[in-house]
Amino acid sequence: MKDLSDYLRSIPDFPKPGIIFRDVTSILQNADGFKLAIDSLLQKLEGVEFDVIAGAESRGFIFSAPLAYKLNKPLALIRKKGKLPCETVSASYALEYGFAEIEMHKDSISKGQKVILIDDLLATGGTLEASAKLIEMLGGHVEKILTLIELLGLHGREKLKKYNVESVLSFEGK
Ligand SMILES: O=P(O)(O)OC[C@H]1O[C@H](OP(=O)(O)OP(=O)(O)O)[C@H](O)[C@@H]1O
Ligand SMILES: Nc1ncnc2[nH]cnc12
Repeated sequence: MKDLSDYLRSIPDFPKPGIIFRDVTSILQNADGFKLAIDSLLQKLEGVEFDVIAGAESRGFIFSAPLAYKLNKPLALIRKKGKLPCETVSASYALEYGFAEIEMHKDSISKGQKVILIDDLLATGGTLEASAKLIEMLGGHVEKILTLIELLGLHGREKLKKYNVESVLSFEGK
């Protein structure tokens, strides 16, 4: 049987020299690959009790929505600034160059709810740290952070020390 890594292509020097881009489109383009990705994430949630799935824009949406559907849970979207029409909370985080801002609707999570935070990839951890902060600003509890891919060489986990972080596939370098 094929491993998830067999479906993932890695593109050197994209979008900048020195970066190996882990390209999830190669998983999505293959029905067996996408199914394996979702089933692998589902396996990591077996026996975990929670109320809401939260997905980070945009690649995080692809993997969080099928989990919410399959587990019959609500889906809360973490969006890049300026996309959500109702009242929001926002948090900014550092990118390699500059800053980005993400938002959530205030009514997407209620106080005390247990939340599973999903993204496709953990690199420096900035996106997930800011996402977890938003969930906490709304009174949610981050029960688990789950990603498909983790780049161990960027030590994103260190920013997320206080959370239970799991990934399906991890790579030694950046
Ligand atoms: O751990 P970090 O260093 O924060 O990097 C990881 C984030 O980077 C990518 O998103 P990107 O902002 O490129 O947006 P996209 O999902 O819309 O492509 C990826 O999908 C993660 O969300
Ligand atoms: N190396 C990488 N591959 C794909 N997405 C990323 N987001 C941040 N770093 C990335």
